[in-house]
Amino acid sequence: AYTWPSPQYDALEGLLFEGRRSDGSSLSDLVHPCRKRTGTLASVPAEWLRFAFHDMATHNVDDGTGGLDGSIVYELGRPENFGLGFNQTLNDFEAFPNKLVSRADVISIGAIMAVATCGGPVIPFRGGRIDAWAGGATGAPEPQFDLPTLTEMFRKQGFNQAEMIKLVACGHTMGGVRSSDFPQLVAPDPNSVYPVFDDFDTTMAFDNDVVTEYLDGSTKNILVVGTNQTMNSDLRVFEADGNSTMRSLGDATVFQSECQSILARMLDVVPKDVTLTDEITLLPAKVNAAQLTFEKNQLVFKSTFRLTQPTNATANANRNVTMLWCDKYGDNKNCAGKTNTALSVSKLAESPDVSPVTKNLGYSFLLYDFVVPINNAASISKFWFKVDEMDGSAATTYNNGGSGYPIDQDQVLFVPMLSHVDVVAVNTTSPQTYTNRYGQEFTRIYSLVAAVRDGVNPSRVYAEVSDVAVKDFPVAISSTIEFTQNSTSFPPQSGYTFYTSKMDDIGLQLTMDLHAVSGQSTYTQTFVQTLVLDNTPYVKPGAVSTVASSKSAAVRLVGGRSWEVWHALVLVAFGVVYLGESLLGWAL
Ligand code: HEM
Repeated sequence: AYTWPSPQYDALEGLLFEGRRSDGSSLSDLVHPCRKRTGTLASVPAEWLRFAFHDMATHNVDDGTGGLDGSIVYELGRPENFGLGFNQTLNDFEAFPNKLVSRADVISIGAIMAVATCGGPVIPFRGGRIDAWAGGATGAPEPQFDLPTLTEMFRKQGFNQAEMIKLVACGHTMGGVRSSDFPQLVAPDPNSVYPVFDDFDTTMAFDNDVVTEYLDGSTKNILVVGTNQTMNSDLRVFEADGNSTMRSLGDATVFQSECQSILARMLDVVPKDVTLTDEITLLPAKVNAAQLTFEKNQLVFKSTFRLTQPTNATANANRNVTMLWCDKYGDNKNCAGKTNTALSVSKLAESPDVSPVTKNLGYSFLLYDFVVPINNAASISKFWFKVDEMDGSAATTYNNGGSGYPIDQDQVLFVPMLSHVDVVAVNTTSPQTYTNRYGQEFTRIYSLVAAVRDGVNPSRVYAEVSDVAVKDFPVAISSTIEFTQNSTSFPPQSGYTFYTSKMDDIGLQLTMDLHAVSGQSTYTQTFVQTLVLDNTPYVKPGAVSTVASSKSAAVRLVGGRSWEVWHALVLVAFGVVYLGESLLGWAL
């Protein structure tokens, strides 16, 4: 079962179901709703699905090499990868990979969004693909190939004849052939700067029109009815088994479910040394952006609690969402005597369009933001949430399966609001002239601030930094940066001393694992994001109250009875059905 934190699961789940990075930059907005590109009017979802197929197509079942590994970004010059659509897709994906979400995972998520947004099935997603940093073997089919060649290519990818037919039908339900890529098939329009598209079927949607139009003879699919028979690869594939697979796909429901399973298999074709995660499913309740940090000279704890909201029902406007937490030090350590509580400082109802995948599952999100001041002498050890519909029903407690959501350390903290990034154009007349080796247009110069708790006396504060979101993916940025104490710029406060570091980065999404070494111990903040720094919108911490902890209350005697029994009796006396929350979650 899922427990928080699971950094990779959390990151993959976030991109798939929220459709965007943590700073709001949206991947799904590029493709949803079943979008056409400005200018060329190319189908973005068609381009994304073809991109995934061509990346996968280099797999070789005989030796286990190749597969969905992002190698396609180095293979775009090959005849088998003709097409402007590929370059635009590469551009679409550039900003999204990071240390936990590989480029190949982004390509898979992109294909899943593409199918979902055009009315196709929700393809199950597993993550953990590992990126290649060089081109691999060839393997993507071309329309002039004969049937034995095509059949052998699909066998090498791991698919038999019927599966080949399904894959081609499920792929060629979107998009078409364009004059710029195949002028021998589609005549260009001399009066237009844009290519002419010859669509595979009459709809842009992910439906079985490509099949039914083929079966009833009305198809205009140029790879079926083109006058140049050498190029009729769809015809050769579709009739390879006497049309029996195509006839089965003539049923719309069968088409959707066959495409769901064959495309899931296609996306899971990876080199043999890669182990994929279990399926990444939508978390009904999720903790996002939990962070202990400093904001405006105040130690704060922030988090966003995300609940799913069925799109066919109205959200309860009276609902109260409370965050509860325990001190880490002092008299009330681990909620010995009291529990801290705060209501959310803001609530946001997300558009159902947040990700086409979530939308197709019938959900959108409600986000409850919490920012609370933390007294450094007490700190925080764990937190959890209580959702009260305020309708007389028992409140629901979300506590990470019973133990609460842990704050595993408060010794070293990243401080986004004191950190800063300058984006410097390369080769301009800007006062600072930066050059980088990879022909990138921009360099980001980061000034990063960490806070170290007094008493740690670190022998070293450093971060392992990573950025793979680099234009055209020439390299992965991966290095170690040292932090030095900087009490001049940032005087110590609230029991913490500040450390700073600088680094240049040519990528778009720097992340770090921040460490403080103290004797035999190393304290770590894992997968710290730097997408929002001193431009973080400031939200004033909410009011905190404290209540007697249920654990201690349970042994307190009231009128000879244990408090807990008394509490239950009172509720029964008022006619309330007492369902009993978990011990941690309730308080009078
Ligand atoms: C026999 C195997 C295949 C051949 C010979 C083939 C060939 C082609 C050709 C020539 C195009 C036109 C590309 C352009 O004009 O830029 C195309 C487009 C496309 N192919 Fe395939 N394909 C095959 C299999 C597949 C499979 C298995 C999938 C996915 C599951 C797929 C997905 C697509 C998509 C979505 C497009 C439309 C792209 C767009 O409109 O931008 N193809 N294919």
